[in-house]
Amino acid sequence: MDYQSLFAEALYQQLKDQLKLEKVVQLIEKPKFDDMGDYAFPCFELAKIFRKAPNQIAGELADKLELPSLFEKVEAVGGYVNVFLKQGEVSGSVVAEVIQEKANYGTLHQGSGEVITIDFSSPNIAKPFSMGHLRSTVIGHSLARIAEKNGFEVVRINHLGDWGTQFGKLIAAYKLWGNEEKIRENPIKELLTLYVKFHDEAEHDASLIDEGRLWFKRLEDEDQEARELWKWFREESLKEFNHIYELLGVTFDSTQGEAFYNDKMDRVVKLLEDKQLLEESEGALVVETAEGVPPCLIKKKDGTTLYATRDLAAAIYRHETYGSSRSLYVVGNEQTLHFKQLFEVLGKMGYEWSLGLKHVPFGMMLEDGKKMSTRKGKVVLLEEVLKEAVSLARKNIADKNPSLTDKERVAYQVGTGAVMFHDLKNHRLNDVEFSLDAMLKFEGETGPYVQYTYARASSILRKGGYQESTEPLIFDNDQAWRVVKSLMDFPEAVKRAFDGNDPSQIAKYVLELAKSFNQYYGNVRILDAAEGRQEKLALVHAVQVVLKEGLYLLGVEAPEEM
Ligand SMILES: NC(=[NH2+])NCCC[C@H](N)C(=O)O
Repeated sequence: MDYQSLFAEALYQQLKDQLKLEKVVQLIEKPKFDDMGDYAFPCFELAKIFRKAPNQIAGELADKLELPSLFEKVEAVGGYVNVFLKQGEVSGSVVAEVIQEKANYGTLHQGSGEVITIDFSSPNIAKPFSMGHLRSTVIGHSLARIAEKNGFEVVRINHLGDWGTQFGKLIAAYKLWGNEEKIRENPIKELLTLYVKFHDEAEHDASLIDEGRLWFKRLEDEDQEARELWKWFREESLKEFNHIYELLGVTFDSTQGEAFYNDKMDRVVKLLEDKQLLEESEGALVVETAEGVPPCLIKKKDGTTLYATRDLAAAIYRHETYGSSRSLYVVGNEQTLHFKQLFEVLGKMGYEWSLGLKHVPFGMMLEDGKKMSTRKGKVVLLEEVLKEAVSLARKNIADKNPSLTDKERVAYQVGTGAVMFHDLKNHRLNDVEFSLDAMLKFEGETGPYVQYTYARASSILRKGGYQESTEPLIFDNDQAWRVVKSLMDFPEAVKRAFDGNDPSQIAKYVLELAKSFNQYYGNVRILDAAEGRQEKLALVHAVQVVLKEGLYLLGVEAPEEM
């Protein structure tokens, strides 16, 4: 039950002539201090309309308000109408609701089955999976789950960077210096070495550039040898990427990368032509965009297409194939201009659905305050980083809980969970400082802290021999109230996270719930309570349910023991 809406409705009955219901809802606040009520309605904006002092308006409203019976009292203080819920009864009904609905608690239906495509991860073949791709993967994976929780049907798309002139260079390099065995052993490292060598050598041997161009031309013309090498590089790279996805528990509905759109490009160019949007500029074909935005390059002088052309084809294909009304592109900040151009060109083509496309940018991963990426000659391989996190988690377990069964699995859950949570706990536009030590702490604002709280709740339930029951729950202890209020906040966090494409709303929420629960745990003897034992255990169970679901939305697993 949504008590805030009940309050809004009661206020609206009194203010119909002055305010719209949405406005009333918008104005309602949740006071920070308990003595100011559970919800408060400020009357300052009404002062002008009524030509009265806010305090007087609040007093009159408080007198007239007809509140449902779950409200205990109403007060007018300092220009606010403050209302108080009946803590015992509301606690009983909230806890019962969570336990009944389980993972469905907080599920919203605002999407009602509408399809949304989410383009995320999208690493480049034959190149290392970068920190930026990790951020995209983690954020996109979470946004997909958040969208489902909000009632959308999600299509997860990995738009692999598997086409472009660099593949011509790579094939040329392989023909000159490649070693099949080595590539099979360590595909990305080897392919990258070849690619780097190609660039180094090309600096004093310009013929190499022509050689690369030639191979790319062959590739585009479907020359068999070129195609087969390309396919092989792609498969080997994907195998390595899949290790990372497995580690993180990430899946996709489609891994159709850029190459998939090769045969769909002529149509795009034709459409642009028909709509008379193409213009010539220094031999290339472009579409003009709004003032201040450079024109969007569609075809190069030599007739080859570009990243943007493939994205145009992809957007149209996705809309036609999936019937999506919205699409998110989870891609770093630095591609803002690209997406601006893309969306604008689609708009100019007359596609109304282009209004539903959204770039979801994010900041950088930093190490000691500097961009963390492919350093000169030295690559931070992401899989190694993740394995390092897992091995630190393994050490932690060995120190803290050596008798744990299932150690290896928990180490994975904690290690990868820590990395993901660390990424998601701040707003995505912020840069993230990468520090495994900070991530893996069991205290403070970390994934392991929330996981640990979940494990603690699970352990209490096991020790307490908790049994679910349908008997009404009667709470008489106000210690539980903060926890209950936190439970009540979950659906709103789910909505905010979706509306703002912002998983940090969920991360902050689970931290808050974990904190209020740990405080409760510190103050209340749960297991040796003579009275209200079932209520206390039921509260723990409700916390357990919501922590697990919150972590799920972040892509983080919840171990029963750790
Ligand atoms: N539809 C898209 N453009 N998705 C993002 C692709 C990201 C690109 N492969 C890169 O690593 O920069």
